[in-house]
Parts: sequence; C-alpha cells; structure tokens
Amino acid sequence: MSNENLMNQAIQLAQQNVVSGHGGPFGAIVVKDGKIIGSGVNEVTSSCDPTAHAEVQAIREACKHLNDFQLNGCVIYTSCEPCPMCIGAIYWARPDAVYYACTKEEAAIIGFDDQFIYEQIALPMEDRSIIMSQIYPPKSKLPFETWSTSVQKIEY
Ligand SMILES: Nc1nc2[nH]cnc2c(=O)[nH]1
Repeated sequence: MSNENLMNQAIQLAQQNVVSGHGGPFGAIVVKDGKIIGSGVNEVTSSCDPTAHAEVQAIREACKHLNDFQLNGCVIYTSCEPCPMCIGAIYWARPDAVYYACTKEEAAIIGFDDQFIYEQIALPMEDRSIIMSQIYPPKSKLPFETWSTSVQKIEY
C-alpha cells in the first residue's frame, strides 16, 4: 500500500471517530513490513482518559501486537501532527518514521492548540500555570540507586 493510501486509512479513522461521536478528530496507524499492526483513535472523552490520543492508542496496540516496548522497523501514519505528549511517546517507542496529514496550526484553528503546552515546557518550573515543585525527602534517590546496580533490569 502506498504512503498516501496508508495516510488515508488514518484520516478515515479520524473521520469515523467524529461521525460516531466517539472522540476528537484524530486517527493513527502503525505499519510494519507493509502490515497495519496497530490503530488508534482519539478516545479522551469516551474513555475519560486525557492520554488517550490517537497516536498513543495506536502505539499501545502495536506494542501489544509485537509483545515489545519498542517500535523498531515501524512507521506511524497520523491524521494530524502529534502533540507534545505524543511526540514524547513516539520518541520512547522509537519507530523509524512518523508521517502526518494536518498540521498543528490547522488543529489549533478548530480548538486543539498545542502552542500553550510548548510555551509551558519552555518556562522555568516556577512560572508554569500548573504547580510543579520539588519535594525531596532523603530516600528520593533510592529507586534510582537500586536500578543502577540491578542485574535483572530491562533497560529501555
Ligand atoms: N495529533 C493529535 N493531536 C491531538 N490533540 C488533541 N488530541 C489529539 C490527538 O489524538 N492527536
């Protein structure tokens, strides 16, 4: 299937998601060796999950399919440029490529504005609109120290 056909599948998922009233206008698929191994739509409102963006849902399904926490050799097609949270998830999942249709500017026009989040990330912690502040009891680093010396850890 061509890149354009695969993108059309992601767009069709997004369209169906809106028409069915299931969630926001976003769809994504994960493809490996020409086969769709994961797909996702935005389910934020229907599943009461603010992290249920189309890309995250598709990544979860693909990882479950592969029984792996990485998407090496995979390509993600998403109906819209990923938001900052999804970009983070994508970097953790490590697919080979991401292709998107609509831009974040087009998403902003219909009310999905990522710009505020980008601006917040760039601000010093104390200037952010959500309180983010360190609480650092003496045992804070114990899990890190235990991880550093663990012989059974699975690094990612
Ligand atoms: N790309 C993308 N942007 C979003 N903005 C809000 N929800 C979503 C989503 O599911 N996907």
